[in-house]
Amino acid sequence: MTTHATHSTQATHSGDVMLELSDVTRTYQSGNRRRTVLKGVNYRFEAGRMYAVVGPSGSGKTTLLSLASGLDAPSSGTVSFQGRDVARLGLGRYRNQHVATVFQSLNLLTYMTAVQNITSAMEITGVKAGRRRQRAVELLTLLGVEPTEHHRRTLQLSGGQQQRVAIARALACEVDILFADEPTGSLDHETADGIIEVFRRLAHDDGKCVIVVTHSKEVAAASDEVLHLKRGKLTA
Ligand SMILES: Nc1ncnc2c1ncn2[C@@H]1O[C@H](COP(=O)(O)OP(=O)(O)OP(=O)(O)O)[C@@H](O)[C@H]1O
Repeated sequence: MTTHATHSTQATHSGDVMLELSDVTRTYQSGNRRRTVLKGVNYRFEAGRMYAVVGPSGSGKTTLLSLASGLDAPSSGTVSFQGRDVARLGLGRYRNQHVATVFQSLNLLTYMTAVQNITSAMEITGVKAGRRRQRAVELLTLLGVEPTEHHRRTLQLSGGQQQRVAIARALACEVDILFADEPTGSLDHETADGIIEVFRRLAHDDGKCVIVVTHSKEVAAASDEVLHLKRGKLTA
């Protein structure tokens, strides 16, 4: 069983630097109060590896994910994808073509079916029309979503089923970097183990870079590297 992600723009090999954070700082201002959540974060993430980012609640894990995935821009410092500053590449282009994110809030289009959620995301990232539907079904099946649920609107699915649809949608996009924020949160142990295995294969077999924010000891133990975010710094 392969996750078959092959849509990257530049051939990468395991060990190549996929994503680099250089002196990344993020300060939030609310009213008169300024708070610097990330204080000069430096890290190189490689192709072919799975990373877990751990840290106490409020330490800035989601902030880090937002910056690394191009959803937000750092207050200072740079985020580079395959050696190119994503601010120059364009955050929208970076997000659409090179990364996929499984958000904590999932962000499914609840009026669409499971399959439609996935095929519409594939359309945005440029996956060929002819293979979208079949691929969506394959991934939903891989993640244990029953065929009877494939064509139900996601509003009608359980939390765990919705989480699996969101993960299938991210895998379907065939991008270089997969980010996931607490992807196993609403899943039972068995399903969570299956998802962890899918992520590991995506990194090890398909050469992708997988970065997971997690409080789960199992996800951390299954990762190649565990990074700790504490007092605004990221350390291995
Ligand atoms: N848009 C924002 N404006 C102002 N403050 C923010 C914003 N986003 C996050 N913060 C603050 O930044 C800090 C880090 O938040 P973040 O969500 O990144 O932490 P986290 O480690 O992901 O937390 P958790 O594990 O609870 O999800 C918190 O104090 C939060 O209140």
